[in-house]
Amino acid sequence: MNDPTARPALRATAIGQRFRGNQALHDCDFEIPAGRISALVGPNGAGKSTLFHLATGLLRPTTGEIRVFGALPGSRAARARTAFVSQDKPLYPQFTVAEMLSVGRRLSPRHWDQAKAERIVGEGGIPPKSRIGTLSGGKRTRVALALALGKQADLLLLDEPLADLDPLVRHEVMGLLMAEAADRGITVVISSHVLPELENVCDHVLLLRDGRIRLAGDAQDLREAHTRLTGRADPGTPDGLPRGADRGAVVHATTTGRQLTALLRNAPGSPLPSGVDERWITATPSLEELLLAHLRSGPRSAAHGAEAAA
Ligand SMILES: Nc1ncnc2c1ncn2[C@@H]1O[C@H](COP(=O)(O)OP(=O)(O)OP(=O)(O)O)[C@@H](O)[C@H]1O
Repeated sequence: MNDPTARPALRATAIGQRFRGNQALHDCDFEIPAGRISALVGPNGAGKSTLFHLATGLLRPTTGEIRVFGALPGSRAARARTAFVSQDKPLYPQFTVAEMLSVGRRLSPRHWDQAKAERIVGEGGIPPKSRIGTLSGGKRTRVALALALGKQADLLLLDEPLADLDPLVRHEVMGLLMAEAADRGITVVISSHVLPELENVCDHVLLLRDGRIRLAGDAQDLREAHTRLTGRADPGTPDGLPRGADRGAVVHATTTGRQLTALLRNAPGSPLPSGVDERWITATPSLEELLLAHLRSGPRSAAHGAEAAA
């Protein structure tokens, strides 16, 4: 079990990142507790890769501070505990798979698990003598994951690792990550645009939009702080929502014909949003529904700032 008093795997305090004229991240505050599997989601250009680069020390934040288990990213202490699989998976194309794994072993001699790295590669049907440059994108991803997991890091940062995998392999890789998290209690931060695959895997969420944190915290708490509402659109209101519903609590609403579907924040201390009566069907949203609604929500909702789980 993880020690609840342990330092968070990642803590960001008011971090901002500016690239020439472009403010990629604004004033981001968040914490990812150790031992969680956290989904980092957001539209293209939201700042997810930038956040990973800050967490690995590849970038220094323009403002604010980020810490990995209390250490500065890029420091020896932080590097020893972190493994990163970046979107472009920079492997040496002229190396064989076996040579690539021996690079991993040399870079992390103290904790390297050769048997695990070989097993991950072997389960993908990748001969150790094949050259990296001849492998398909999915197989290169598997080698990159073998390097990351062989390192036995405490924090695994995965920037869209599933993007070029076929559905069966995606499923296998998710299983591999969950097993690793369960066996060793590691922290995983995984960015993905494939929201259904995060359901039942991630127990923590970080949602970025326009370089700002819009949602952060325990996935279950965040789900339970919202309600999905369905029913006949109220003909007496212009938006079809219940007359007494707090419009400020609406994250997103759509009407199809006479049917209204909406996601609302619950009233403080209540399992339901205010002003919703029994004529409406209410349910706790799935993680995917919650994330989709927040990704679709307009600037008005964004003005509420980051929402954190209680
Ligand atoms: N090295 C850089 N120089 C200039 N601008 C950059 C640089 N890296 C990122 N950006 C900009 O920062 C913003 C955030 O980019 P980032 O790659 O972090 O987004 P992302 O959420 O990972 O996107 P995607 O889902 O498409 O991978 C974008 O506007 C991008 O153009």
